[in-house]
Amino acid sequence: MEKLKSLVPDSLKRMVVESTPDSLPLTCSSLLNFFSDMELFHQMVRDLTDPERALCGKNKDAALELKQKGNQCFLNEDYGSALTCYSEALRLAPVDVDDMDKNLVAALYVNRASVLHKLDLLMEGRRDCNRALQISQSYAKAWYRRGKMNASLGNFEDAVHDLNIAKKLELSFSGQRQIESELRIITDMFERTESSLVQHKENELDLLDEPDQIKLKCVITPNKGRGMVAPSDIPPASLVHAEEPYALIISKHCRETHCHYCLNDLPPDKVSCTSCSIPLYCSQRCQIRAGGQMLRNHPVKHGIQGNISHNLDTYISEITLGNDSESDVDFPEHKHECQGVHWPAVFPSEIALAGRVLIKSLAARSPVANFVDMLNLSHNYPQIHPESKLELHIYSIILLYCLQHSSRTELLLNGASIAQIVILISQIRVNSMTIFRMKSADVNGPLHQFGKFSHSEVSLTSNVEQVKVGQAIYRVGSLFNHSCQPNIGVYFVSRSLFIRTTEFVAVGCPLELSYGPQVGQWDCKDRLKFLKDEYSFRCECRACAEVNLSDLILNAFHCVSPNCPGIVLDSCVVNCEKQKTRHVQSATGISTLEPYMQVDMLKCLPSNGSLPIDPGYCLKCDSYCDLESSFAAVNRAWISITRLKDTMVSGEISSTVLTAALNSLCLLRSTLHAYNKRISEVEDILAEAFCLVGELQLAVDHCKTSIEILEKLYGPNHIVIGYELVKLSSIQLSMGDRGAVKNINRGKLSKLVQ
Ligand SMILES: C[S@@+](CC[C@H](N)C(=O)[O-])C[C@H]1O[C@@H](n2cnc3c(N)ncnc32)[C@H](O)[C@@H]1O
Repeated sequence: MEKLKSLVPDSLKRMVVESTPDSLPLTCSSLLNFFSDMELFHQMVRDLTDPERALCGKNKDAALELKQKGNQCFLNEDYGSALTCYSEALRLAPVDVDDMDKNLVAALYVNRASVLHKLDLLMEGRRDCNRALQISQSYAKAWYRRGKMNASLGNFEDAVHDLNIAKKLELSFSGQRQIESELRIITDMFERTESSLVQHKENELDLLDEPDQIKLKCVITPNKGRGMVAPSDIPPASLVHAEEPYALIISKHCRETHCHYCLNDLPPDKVSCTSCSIPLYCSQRCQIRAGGQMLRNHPVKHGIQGNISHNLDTYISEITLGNDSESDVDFPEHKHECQGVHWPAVFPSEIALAGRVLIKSLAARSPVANFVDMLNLSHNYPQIHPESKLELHIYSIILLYCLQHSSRTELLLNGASIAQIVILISQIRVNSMTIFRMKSADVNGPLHQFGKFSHSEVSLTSNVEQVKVGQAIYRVGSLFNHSCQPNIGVYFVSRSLFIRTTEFVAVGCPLELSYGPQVGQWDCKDRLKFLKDEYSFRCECRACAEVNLSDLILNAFHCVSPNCPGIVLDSCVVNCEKQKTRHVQSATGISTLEPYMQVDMLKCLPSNGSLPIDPGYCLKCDSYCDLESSFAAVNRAWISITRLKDTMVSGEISSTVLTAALNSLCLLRSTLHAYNKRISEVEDILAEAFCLVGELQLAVDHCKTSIEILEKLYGPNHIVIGYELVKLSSIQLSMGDRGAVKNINRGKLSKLVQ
């Protein structure tokens, strides 16, 4: 990209930088003419699209090599490595080649099933047997392995069926003898246990029954464009919106750990794309939905010799034909990408996502000229930084060339189509949502990769860390505006977006979520900067326009007068607060904005409503504080807090380090305002540290203090408090403290945690 950018002549660069949405077709056309004569550019497009040069193509020889390696690891009882080798081999194996008279992919599935059996991952292993049988119905070894796994799962009736089929298919006499002896044992167990068929639901999520969804109203707001409002009074925790994505792309760092379609964690029996070697899926269902082929194309007669009862015949068909819902394909979003280098791996996410949006719209027969109208989303093209405009143009041209090669559609290669793609990418920048998931428990590396936790090793505090797993366009979801004090919260189940109210919302009130920053978390200046940088708008939410106590105390210092609860601010905060466009009329006006806070930190406000604030002076008693020495004290304190954090990671917490951190907390308390965010952070760190050294009562005390401060910053019913209550109750539970139940209920009652 840098090379291409550097080759563009200055006059053309200037044209791009100065372009507006109206002049885009002309600018794009000039740039297209420039690149269409350049061999380097065409070379790049060929590298991206030519199946012969493809990085992501299948490779039989490499798959066979990995299979051999897997077999060796299996013999050496190194099952973890065998699993890795077979999974990698499955990624590379072409679907239609044989190895020693057996379909290679089917053979790999059976080998992996044997490993999974050894690792006691029976459901996973049985799924691999099913996959092998869907490719090769008369594969004796697959039926045999399936039977053994069904027996271990207690499904004796199925196990007997499986082994009977295996016996009919097995050609060698010794093999038949072995199956017969296994059959005798299993039949005996079956008769003794009278066990009935155990049905396991796989990959199905029962979502809660919800009352009918509320029909939201979209209105034009005075300063935020369109926005959603409540059509009636809405109670807290109500589901106000649910939606499937229009298009979605997995985050780059999750490509080896999460399903490329549904974004759930990959299981040990992950499935690969049938056409290329890059994407991984949690199930065949996801693989097919993303655009892969079914492993078996036509149902063929199983070819099993001898008498087969009607029941057994039906049984074979059910297993080998798979689940019909697997063919329920919405839109094959990956199909156009597995022709060459696999674009999502090399393009920035927003470009790959634009490709998916475009292809989906083409499939819906929307002419490219109507893209912008069709999505009907706002965009930020005029605000895009001049530096990134050229890159955006070049990516748009490359994307259009690639799509032309791979999807063989009749996309016009001209300035107007490229201009549409530039706008589409600008729409994606403003409207795409980041999909989060709770970080999975097995973050501790390979030891835990099969989910076998030793509970004593798990941290006592619950992990509420979130991971960005993907980026998606939700068409209706994009109409929700941002507020730094949101009244709705977003969460995701797989790819689906859900939005719930986090508080009571009265009829006609805007329903607004947070695009990232929230009051209590960041100060106003940082929130404004983030929203400007990421979304190109100046936040007009109430918290950014009006003085609020949370913004004042978040980074405030302690007043020097003994017993004065007043606030002292530094010049950065003062400057930002002075720029707030609307002012409250009195200190009690602030308390109506934040009724959970006692307004005894400010003196009476003058009649013009502006806050009389100067850096270093207490807002209640006007005492002067030397902020330079306060900053120095905070920096000093932070050194020992950082040391404590380092030792927590290395697991070597000494009493000296803990004592130094406790002294630093005292120093911070005497320097910073009692509700300063940093104090709550340190309380939280100490809670975790005391947990790690087994001093649970001290951990509880620090956790409670942290919660008290956060309640001042966010209000008592914010989800952040819910997370803290989860932490607190998990420590209390491990102490056998009944207070845990009260805290869990508080979280649930206040609709804090989903
Ligand atoms: C995802 S869209 C929301 C829907 C948008 N208002 C529309 O008409 O399509 C995001 C855009 O809405 C506007 N917006 C959302 N929240 C805002 C806020 N708090 N202050 C100002 N503008 C806002 C900005 O123009 C932003 O780029």
